[in-house]
Amino acid sequence: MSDKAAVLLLQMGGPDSLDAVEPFLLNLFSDRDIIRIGPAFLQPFIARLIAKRRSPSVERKYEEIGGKSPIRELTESQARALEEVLGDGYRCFVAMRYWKPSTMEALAAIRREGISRVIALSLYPHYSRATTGSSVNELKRVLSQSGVQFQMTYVDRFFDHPLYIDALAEKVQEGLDDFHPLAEVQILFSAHSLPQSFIDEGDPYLDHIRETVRLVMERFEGVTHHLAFQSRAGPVKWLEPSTDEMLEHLAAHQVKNLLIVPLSFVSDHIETLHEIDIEYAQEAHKLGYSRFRRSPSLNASPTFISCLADLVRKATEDHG
Ligand SMILES: C=CC1=C(C)c2cc3[nH]c(cc4nc(cc5[nH]c(cc1n2)c(C)c5CCC(=O)O)C(CCC(=O)O)=C4C)c(C)c3C=C
Ligand SMILES: [Fe+2]
Ligand SMILES: [Fe+2]
Repeated sequence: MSDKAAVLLLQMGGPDSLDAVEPFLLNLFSDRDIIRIGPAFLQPFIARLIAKRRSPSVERKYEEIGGKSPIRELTESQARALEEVLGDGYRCFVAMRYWKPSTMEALAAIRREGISRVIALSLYPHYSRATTGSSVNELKRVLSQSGVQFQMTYVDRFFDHPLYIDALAEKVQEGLDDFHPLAEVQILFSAHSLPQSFIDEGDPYLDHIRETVRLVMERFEGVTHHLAFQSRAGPVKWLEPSTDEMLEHLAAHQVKNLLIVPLSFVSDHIETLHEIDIEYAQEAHKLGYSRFRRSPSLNASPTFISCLADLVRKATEDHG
């Protein structure tokens, strides 16, 4: 047995080729933690239909950002950077909820190294049943099926961690530096949307998002900011306002310089590289903005990696 601890980074995952888009969507739409379509026994069939119908348009988007999601490489580079900062006592692994490497593959790799202590660290800063909740449920299912006893610790949120706020603020500053020093710039935080019903049932996601925005904006007093929600994916009531409505609203109020700050993800993926950088940028141009920029994603930002290291160390002290 190894005396090292494993850090298991939980993330959504994304298709690693155009052929993977449909099976990736099938995995996502089959998950009742993220979406409930009809009674449970019918969901696998409906999920298959939706995945088939949605995949051509989603494939075109992935084609335009290089033929796949970069989320695996980016998450693995976060894992390597974290391992470096944590030093000898830890090994880092990645488990993707809807694509590869799967939770089962990740646990098998941990087992091969003879490690028995695992810190499961969700890479979603804001807790939601749809994201972290789903990844943790999957992990618990796989653990109970595997029959192997790991000593588990869970870190399921870090929306208000001072180093996370520092890391985001650095990226916001980088984004602001891309405007003329005298330009009047407003900030639009864009979080991933969630059906309103999750919030009504007590999901803390929206409160967490608002707290992150408040803490970041303490560092940018005097700058006007807004919050909106992107990437709706179905015909129910989603959080409002949507990012595209907000773009129109601000343009109508003569805002000319806008910095959009993606929240909810800690790395680039289809929603930064396509939805913001291509779709919203085109829309902003049409709406008459003079300058529309996105702040860079955290990816392997050293400040962000030090936030993850702090979370891991604290989890180890608490349970070690
Ligand atoms: C089906 C409903 C969906 C809910 C609810 C939802 C919530 C949610 N998702 C993220 C983060 C990501 N979502 C990504 C892709 C994606 N999400 C949905 C659906 C829901 N998400 C779909 C169908 C897809 C696939 C793309 C598409 O068809 O539009 C990704 C990107 C993966 C990648 O490309 O690398 C991320 C990340 C959060 C944070 C969230 C709720 C809080
Ligand atoms: Fe999503
Ligand atoms: Fe999405």
